[in-house]
Amino acid sequence: MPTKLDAHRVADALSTLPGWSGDTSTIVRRVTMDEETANEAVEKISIVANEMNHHPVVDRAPGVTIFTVWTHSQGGVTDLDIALASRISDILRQHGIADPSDTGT
Ligand SMILES: C[C@H](O)[C@H](O)[C@H]1CNC2=NC(N)=NC(=O)C2=N1
Repeated sequence: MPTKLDAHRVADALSTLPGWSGDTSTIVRRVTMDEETANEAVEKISIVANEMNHHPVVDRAPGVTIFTVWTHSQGGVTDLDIALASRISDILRQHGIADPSDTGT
């Protein structure tokens, strides 16, 4: 059973996850991408989430996709969420969505 991370641990983890923000309740990444890219990335993310039995909440509007992650059973952020966020960022990178800190040079 995963345990909730305290504020210090969440902040530490977020420092290793460019583009993610949040607190002990939820962590969130907002991504600007076109609909086709979003369809492909969200499909791949849902496969990984099913494998992990751990799922992001995905909110979509035209041109914008928002991933919100927390452990529902624990009512907050756990190691599992950090692992899922990292996998989401990997998949986004595979679909051409760079980490926000990347300058592209
Ligand atoms: C029954 C099943 O294991 C649970 O509902 C899983 C599924 N996916 C989940 N996803 C997330 N993000 N948090 C959970 O607590 C969770 N629980």
